[in-house]
Amino acid sequence: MDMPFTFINSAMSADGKISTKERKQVRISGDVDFDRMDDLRATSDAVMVGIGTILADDSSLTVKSEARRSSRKSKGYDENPIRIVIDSKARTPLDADIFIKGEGKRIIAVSGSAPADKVEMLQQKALVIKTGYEQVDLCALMKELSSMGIRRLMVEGGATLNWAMLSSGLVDEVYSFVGNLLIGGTSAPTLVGGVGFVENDILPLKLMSLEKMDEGVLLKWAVINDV
Ligand SMILES: NC(=O)C1=CN([C@@H]2O[C@H](COP(=O)(O)OP(=O)(O)OC[C@H]3O[C@@H](n4cnc5c(N)ncnc54)[C@H](O)[C@@H]3O)[C@@H](O)[C@H]2O)C=CC1
Ligand SMILES: Nc1nc(O)c(N)c(N[C@@H]2O[C@H](COP(=O)(O)O)[C@@H](O)[C@H]2O)n1
Repeated sequence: MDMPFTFINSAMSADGKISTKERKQVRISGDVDFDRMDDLRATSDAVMVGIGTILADDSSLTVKSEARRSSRKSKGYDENPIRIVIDSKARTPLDADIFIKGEGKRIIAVSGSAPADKVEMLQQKALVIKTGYEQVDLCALMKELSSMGIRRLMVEGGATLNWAMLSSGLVDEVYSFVGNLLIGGTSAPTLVGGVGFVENDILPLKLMSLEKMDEGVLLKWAVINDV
């Protein structure tokens, strides 16, 4: 089965950090980059984040431009792409912005280790897809998303989910805005977290484009998965 075309979009500091060591969201990019991000959301079938990002930022993942929402509507789509949270233990708060803000479908991806009572509550608000035992099985989930008609998937982090997707060979492209600031801190999350690749498995990229944007640079990379 064809997997969805999947890209990561992220903003990082000049030292590769995507937030502070306290997981506080930082405005890394400017208006032009936020507008580009909004366009990517509006032209994707689904947008995915990890539960760490929902707990840290309470992201709504909505399309902010009214014109883009209307354009989606006029083509027969919901105003917002399907919003997906990777949430093995069903920790998504019931009053999270992802449920409150904007119309459209939500998917909470849980694992067999999620408490049944919380799963039942989430089912009132979203489609809950269960894969894996302790953790969400991302490959199985991606196959299920594909069978639902999701062809273009935007992954918006954070560091742990980026790692899990990349190390499972599920990402086609990475778009990284590099901003004009330094955040520092060994424990502050970087673009890719997780346990990291060992020397022989390091993931190669091919530079697709580089563009000066706002006060930073937008880098677009293709992931070379088949080496
Ligand atoms: N600057 C930027 O572009 C962005 C920055 N962020 C920042 O990233 C930080 C959050 O990143 P993280 O703490 O790494 O959390 P995360 O958002 O990557 O979520 C990770 C969590 O997902 C869950 N998970 C479920 N199944 C999994 C699987 N199969 N593999 C891996 N994880 C799985 C685990 O509970 C894991 O702790 C926040 O500080 C946020 O502000 C997040 C998005 C964009
Ligand atoms: N692309 C980008 N640039 C920045 O400078 C950022 N701080 C972030 N952060 C992420 O953007 C998302 C905001 O979503 P909503 O406005 O709530 O829809 C959220 O996931 C942040 O982590 N991104």
